[in-house]
Amino acid sequence: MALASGVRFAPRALLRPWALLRGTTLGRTEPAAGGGGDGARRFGSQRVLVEPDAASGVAVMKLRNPPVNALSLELLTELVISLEKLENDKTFRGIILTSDCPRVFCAGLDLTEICGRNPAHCAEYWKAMQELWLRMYLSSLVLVAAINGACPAGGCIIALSCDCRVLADNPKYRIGLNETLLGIIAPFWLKDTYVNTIGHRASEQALQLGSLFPPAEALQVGLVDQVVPEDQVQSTALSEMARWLAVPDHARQLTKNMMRKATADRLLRQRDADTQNFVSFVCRDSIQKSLQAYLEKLRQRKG
Ligand SMILES: CC/C=C\C/C=C\C/C=C\CCC/C=C/C(=O)SCCNC(=O)CCNC(=O)[C@H](O)C(C)(C)COP(=O)(O)OP(=O)(O)OC[C@H]1O[C@@H](n2cnc3c(N)ncnc32)[C@H](O)[C@@H]1OP(=O)(O)O
Repeated sequence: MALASGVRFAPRALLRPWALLRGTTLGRTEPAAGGGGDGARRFGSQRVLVEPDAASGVAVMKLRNPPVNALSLELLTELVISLEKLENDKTFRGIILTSDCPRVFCAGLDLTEICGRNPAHCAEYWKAMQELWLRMYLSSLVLVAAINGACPAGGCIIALSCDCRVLADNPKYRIGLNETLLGIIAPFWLKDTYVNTIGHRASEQALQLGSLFPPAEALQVGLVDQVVPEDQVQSTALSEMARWLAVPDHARQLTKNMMRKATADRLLRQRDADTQNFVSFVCRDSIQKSLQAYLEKLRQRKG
């Protein structure tokens, strides 16, 4: 998205996300329940519901990939497209990102995308993950995460790439990077994002231990900015948004860029190597075995 200074803020898509979406409903516009004018029209896709409010310049973007909003390739792609659509529409200055699935904000990487898949698929998948993170982390819009459910691993990545996080006060809604407990390792750009948010020592502990923080601890460590009763998450996210939108866009955007560019540039410089690392790592027999065992455990603990 172009800034007033002419600086291009978010990297252009290196993917061709549209190719994935043939036959989906992306881009369809429908009236919101009880809505009338343009400001109340919804758009979105199968897995991302966008409720734009032109009057306030704020859109609510809901993840709806049941049962747990696992980040499938399709969901990643649809998120990038929806974000780009809002960024290109000068009406919008902010997005509230939340979940349409009960009790889960986002379960992280869709493990079925990297279990038993060939290296080419894993590479395509990881590039889509990088793309979403880059776009969100550098977005010129204000992004507020209204975290209304569990938020592990890749879910936490999504939340961390927002400007502000509001978490519902429910002990089951834990947030953090639990990768080590699955036998995998957070990539450097995710580690950098963690350090930028909660500091070096807290990240060192939390990453090694694979900590998932319940709300009070997440607040204490600085992983989220507010913890509120579940029925106040949306309204609090809106109040936070108002606070951020009270700042002139150009000053806030340039400051955001100043704070985040070095972290994003590090990935941009090493994107291919990062993809190769990911693919060779997750395709190892030992890693495949532990991911399969983890998925199996998730499936069995149901009911
Ligand atoms: C040398 C190395 C160099 C470089 C390293 C390079 C790369 C590093 C490699 C990787 C880094 C990746 C970074 C990110 C990682 C991730 O995100 S991994 C995913 C981690 N996610 C989790 O651990 C969460 C797992 N899920 C849960 O804990 C729970 O499901 C929940 C708390 C989110 C919700 O609980 P419930 O509401 O009780 O739901 P269920 O548990 O019953 O689940 C319903 C259904 O969904 C399936 N499922 C859950 N999570 C996932 C998932 N992440 N992917 C795919 N599927 C998932 C679950 O199996 C159930 O399925 P069914 O039984 O209904 O078929």
